[in-house]
Amino acid sequence: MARPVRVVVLGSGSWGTTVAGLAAQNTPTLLWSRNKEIADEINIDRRNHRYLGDRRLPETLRATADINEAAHEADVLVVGVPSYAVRAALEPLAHELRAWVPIVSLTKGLEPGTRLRPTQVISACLPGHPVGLLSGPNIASEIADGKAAASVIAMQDDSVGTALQPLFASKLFRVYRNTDVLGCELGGILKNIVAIAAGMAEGLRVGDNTRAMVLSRGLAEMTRLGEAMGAHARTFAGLTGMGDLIATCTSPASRNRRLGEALARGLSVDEAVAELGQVAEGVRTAPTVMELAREVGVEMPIAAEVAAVVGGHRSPADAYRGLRRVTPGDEEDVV
Ligand SMILES: NC(=O)C1=CN([C@@H]2O[C@H](COP(=O)(O)OP(=O)(O)OC[C@H]3O[C@@H](n4cnc5c(N)ncnc54)[C@H](O)[C@@H]3O)[C@@H](O)[C@H]2O)C=CC1
Ligand SMILES: O=C(CO)COP(=O)(O)O
Repeated sequence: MARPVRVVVLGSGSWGTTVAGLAAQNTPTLLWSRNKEIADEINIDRRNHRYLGDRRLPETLRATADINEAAHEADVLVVGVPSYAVRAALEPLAHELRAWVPIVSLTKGLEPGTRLRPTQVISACLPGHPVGLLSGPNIASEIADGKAAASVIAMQDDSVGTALQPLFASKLFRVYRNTDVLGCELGGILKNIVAIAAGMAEGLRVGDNTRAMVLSRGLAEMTRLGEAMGAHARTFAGLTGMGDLIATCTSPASRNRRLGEALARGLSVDEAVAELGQVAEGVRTAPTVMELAREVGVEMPIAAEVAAVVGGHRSPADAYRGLRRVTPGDEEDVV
């Protein structure tokens, strides 16, 4: 009988730990943490208190702080660290991973400096591997609580996506497939910026109509950039686009939304990030996305205002005043 596929997850933050818990219910799974205390806590107490509070992790989940053990164990590698850390986390794995091992990114941000998407950073660090992602409206704490959700495995080669689907799926976690890797990845990255705008809207009490406008026009500018870069417009209407946008902009648990609320309360960006204690990818991604938008000649007024606020050049109230100055054009004119 063939031995089961072994999944290795890099990164023991809230989402890496949650996804490792999902996989551990289906197949042997090892979670790598750079922090030995967290690895020990998971192995002994079945908890990751720093990131998931008292939630209990499956008995079958193992953790390690040994990157070589992680490299040698992996039949499938899942990358669950923030965008600024993907390259550093993968460097020790070059030449250690078996050549055919597929790599699944969970990361929803652009690499600062290079402007690369996580799957591009992964391909640069570990060339030749099939690379894709798992993305969707997936607030970690809800999934760790066992609440039902859906996600998407995006892989260019659908046969690889089909093989990966059952490793993460359960009755409560529905996993769809998509071959538009670019569109799915951009959806997860771009919605974080709109979620900061939605959080600022919440904090400024601008009203439900304004919030709905920000979500719909936010989706329009996400789609506009995606199409200009070669993604399918319809991908942005799915789980990884509109689905994730709705979850992140409306959930009080979203870190990006919470950061926007903190900025509206008058905190500086540094103070808001420190108060959060977890990653809010939209902070670093907003200015980088504006560079991409300028390069491909696409207007992104909401992202531009968020980039100005996180860059310290504008207050949240001024950003909302700025949005009122945008001249409305043809609503369907997304390109
Ligand atoms: N938390 C969530 O609900 C979801 C998060 N994501 C995405 O997943 C990615 C990871 O997010 P979270 O787990 O939420 O972040 P987190 O802030 O909860 O944890 C980040 C983890 O990365 C580790 N890390 C940071 N730098 C590292 C390095 N150089 N080497 C190794 N490990 C390092 C930290 O020690 C920590 O364990 C982000 O891109 C986020 O946007 C995606 C879907 C849901
Ligand atoms: O990507 C997420 C939900 O799908 C998590 O969003 P936050 O990083 O804003 O918490």
